[in-house]
Amino acid sequence: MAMALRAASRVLLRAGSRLGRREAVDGARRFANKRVLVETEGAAGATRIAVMKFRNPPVNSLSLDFLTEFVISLEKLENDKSIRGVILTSDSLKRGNQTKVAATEKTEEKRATRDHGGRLQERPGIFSAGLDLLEMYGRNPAHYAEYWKAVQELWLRLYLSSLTLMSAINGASPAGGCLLAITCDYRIMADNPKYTIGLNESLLGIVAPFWLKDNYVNTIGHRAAERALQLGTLFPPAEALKVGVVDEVVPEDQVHSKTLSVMAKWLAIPDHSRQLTKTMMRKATADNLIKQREADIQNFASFISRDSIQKSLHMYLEKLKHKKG
Ligand SMILES: CCC/C=C/C(=O)SCCNC(=O)CCNC(=O)[C@H](O)C(C)(C)COP(=O)([O-])OP(=O)([O-])OC[C@H]1O[C@@H](n2cnc3c(N)ncnc32)[C@H](O)[C@@H]1OP(=O)([O-])[O-]
Repeated sequence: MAMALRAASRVLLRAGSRLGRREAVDGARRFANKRVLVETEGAAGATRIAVMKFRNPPVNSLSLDFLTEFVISLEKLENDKSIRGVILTSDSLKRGNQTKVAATEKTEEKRATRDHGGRLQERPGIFSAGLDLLEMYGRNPAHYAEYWKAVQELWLRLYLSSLTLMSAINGASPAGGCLLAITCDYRIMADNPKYTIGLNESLLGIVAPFWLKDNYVNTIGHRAAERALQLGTLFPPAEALKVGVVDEVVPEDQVHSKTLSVMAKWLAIPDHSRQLTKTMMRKATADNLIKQREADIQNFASFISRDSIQKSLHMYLEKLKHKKG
């Protein structure tokens, strides 16, 4: 398993260095790729916490580039012995902090065009819109296979991370956004009824993979997961709390401070015993994917290539476009 993860990581690292996007280094306290900003909190030499902020405008979708940069950043944190806890959150609340992006990739070209002037607008109130639909629509099977491998890698890395992971959910969190959250050890969501979280794949005409389903079952229980997966339920905060998709709901302006204070409690537990316990709880679920990764990739690539599925995705994308009126 470790070998498989290391090999996949080397592929991602090579891709990452090709991207060559590192743009800010401030000692050991802050580093950034184009789409993920990492800030560390705590005195040098002491235990520190890192905050990984997603900033992939407009909706923090999990594009292939985002996945690559995310995994590289996470690996960097895993290798930094002074870091014991990581908070995942969206940078999108920072209005006006827009990123000038050269419109080189196909998906970004489309967005930059829509956004007259080449600036991609970050939308507030979005944790992550989930998998990038443009990576799954109108491409070829080889691309779908490459994309799915990166999605699997993200999930494995997060699910098996030895770090204490928490999500500070400051916005909508459908499907892949919910994936990010439920791999964490603890989830705190902003109390804003406009924000919803859940695995809504069935509404798009697609199906959550078995390993994500297992993660969901482990989080909210079999019956609740069975119902929520079939209906593609997106829970507003109070319901998400009730069903157990999130662990706490707090006023929006307290999400970060609350997450820090919960993190401090978790970090009071000795690492070795907490990590061994986490592995004991999660290993079997992760191993189910590890032993059939290639089959899962082929299955996804052939499923998503089907005409009927492409048609469903097309309709969903159209619906998203037209909802704006
Ligand atoms: C691993 C397991 C399987 C997981 C599967 C998934 O995750 S499947 C994914 C499941 N995810 C969902 O079902 C979430 C679908 N998205 C939403 O529900 C809403 O966009 C929102 C609530 C996230 C934000 O609402 P809002 O009113 O603030 O924003 P807006 O709606 O106006 O969108 C702005 C622009 O972004 C575009 N775009 C949006 N999402 C995606 C995407 N995922 N990808 C690519 N693009 C996306 C949208 O088309 C629009 O483009 P346009 O027209 O400017 O060219």
